[in-house]
Amino acid sequence: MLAERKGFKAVYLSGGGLTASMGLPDLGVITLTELTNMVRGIHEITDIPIIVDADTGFGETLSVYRTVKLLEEAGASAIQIEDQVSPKRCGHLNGKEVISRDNMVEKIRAANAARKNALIIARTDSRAVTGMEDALSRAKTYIKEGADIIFPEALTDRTEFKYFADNTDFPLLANMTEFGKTPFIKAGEFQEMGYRIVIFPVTLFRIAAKAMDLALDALKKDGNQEKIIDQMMTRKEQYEVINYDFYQDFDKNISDKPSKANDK
Ligand SMILES: C[C@](O)(C(=O)O)[C@H](CC(=O)O)C(=O)O
Ligand SMILES: [Mg+2]
Repeated sequence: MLAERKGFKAVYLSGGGLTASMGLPDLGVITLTELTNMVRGIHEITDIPIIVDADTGFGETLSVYRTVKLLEEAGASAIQIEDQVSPKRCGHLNGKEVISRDNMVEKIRAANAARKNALIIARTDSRAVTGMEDALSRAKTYIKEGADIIFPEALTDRTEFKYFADNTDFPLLANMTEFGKTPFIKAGEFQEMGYRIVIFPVTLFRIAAKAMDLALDALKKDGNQEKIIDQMMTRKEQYEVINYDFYQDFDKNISDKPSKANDK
């Protein structure tokens, strides 16, 4: 809701963010039902497109088919599937492995067959495993097999991002996560290089988690929240974000409405 109010064009439901918010590692441990429920929840209260991180697709061909079907029904506008082996890990960590190109092609075909209008984002983690040329070549194959957008994961500098964009002619997504392999690059710079989507997948979670941690320190130290009150979203601001008045007025209007039954 906050992102929509600020005029961002889409939201990204991050696997890293979702698992961390549940106190779990980003190692493919959440279930499709948990992810689907979260998509449905976000869809209920926003109107901008939701890009959903579906990790490795929750299994092989038939599971991927069902994953895409359920996520789109829940409100996903774009669904991202990556070519890591299971259990997957954050793409910016060392020691990842990728599945074969053929295996990923099967997943993309299944995803393509399952979707109605949602876009399929194929993420390749191969740059860090089998190198840039394999990443480029996989990207081309994935597009040919039905993916709409390519997410080249964990490129390490501007030169690599530019090289990737210069050697492809399909839509690209750039992952501007922090504490990873990619240096800070601005959205505008990515756009100039040819990237259509830039995600900041875990930024809000990390900021919120740090703020909560500091707030707990303050509570422990001071015995109340007086000193940190200026750092809070006020009750009024928060109610505005969640359209509190709409619900209250709606309820009131319904009960104030004269009953038709009384007319008779
Ligand atoms: C984009 C990503 O898949 C995510 O789950 O948000 C992560 C982000 C991160 O761990 O910082 C990733 O693997 O890059
Ligand atoms: Mg992820």
